[in-house]
Amino acid sequence: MPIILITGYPCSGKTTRAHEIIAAFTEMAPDRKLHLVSEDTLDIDKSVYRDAKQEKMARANIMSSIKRYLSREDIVVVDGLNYIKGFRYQIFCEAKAEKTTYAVVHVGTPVEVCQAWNESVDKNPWDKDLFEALVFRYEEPNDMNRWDSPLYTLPYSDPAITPNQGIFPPLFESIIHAKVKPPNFATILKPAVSTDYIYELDKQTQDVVKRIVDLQQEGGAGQTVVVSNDDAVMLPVENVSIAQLQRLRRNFVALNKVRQIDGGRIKGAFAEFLNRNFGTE
Ligand SMILES: Nc1ncnc2c1ncn2[C@@H]1O[C@H](COP(=O)(O)OP(=O)(O)OP(=O)(O)O)[C@@H](O)[C@H]1O
Repeated sequence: MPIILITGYPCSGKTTRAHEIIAAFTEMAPDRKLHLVSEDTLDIDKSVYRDAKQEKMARANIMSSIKRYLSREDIVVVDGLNYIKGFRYQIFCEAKAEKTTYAVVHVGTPVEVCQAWNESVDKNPWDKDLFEALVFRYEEPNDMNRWDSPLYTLPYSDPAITPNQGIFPPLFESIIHAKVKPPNFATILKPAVSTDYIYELDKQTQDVVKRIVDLQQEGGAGQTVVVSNDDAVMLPVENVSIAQLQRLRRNFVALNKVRQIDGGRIKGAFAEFLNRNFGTE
């Protein structure tokens, strides 16, 4: 199930663009089934964004709906705020696990325009305070991150998406024809284990643990710690104790002392290991 993830501020025109994308794919790839997953299709009320627990449940609901459409051929368009990079990372991992293609469409409408559109919506606009809070919380996509790439940014003044213009031709290419990236080889074997390697393994994993501890002290449980352009640690909603983090770190170091990880991949491999252990991957 190739995934097209749509992201943008509240009332930026995401649903409008999602429908344009679906219409263009229907015309250009009539053999593919398209599925729209959105807050509307899942009956998720805007008020969930006022409560961290409810929001988390809504995200779980979106994830399971994406998984329901598992198939190599069908295309899933995920229309929503998708403003947390950790959540985009999770959806990206789903595409990777399915060995299928993935792309992000950022509906780049300026805040003032979204506000104006929101004020003229007759049915179910965003409350002003929630709108502002979500704009503040919004984590802009960055195509340097694997989970935000390839990234297609749509200026709001762009005309409707049609098969032969704008972002559609390259988007079509990324979804239908692109080669699927191979899974990460976290453990690339190297011939000999040097003392430099042991030092790096220790130092880089300590560094990740320190960043997690610092973030948790600032009340960051449940948030994401980006450790490289490719990887992030997704923290559970409950704080993880320093003792537990150090125990996991020691396990990881022990496991990887012998089979040597490429130096540039240590933090990424450790992030994957932690996510597996936290159950947040
Ligand atoms: N390009 C556009 N020009 C003018 N108005 C637009 C444009 N795109 C969307 N709108 C208007 O903005 C409002 C919101 O559009 P839409 O539902 O597509 O946004 P959304 O980002 O999906 O909103 P939400 O965050 O509530 O899900 C609608 O009233 C729509 O008519």
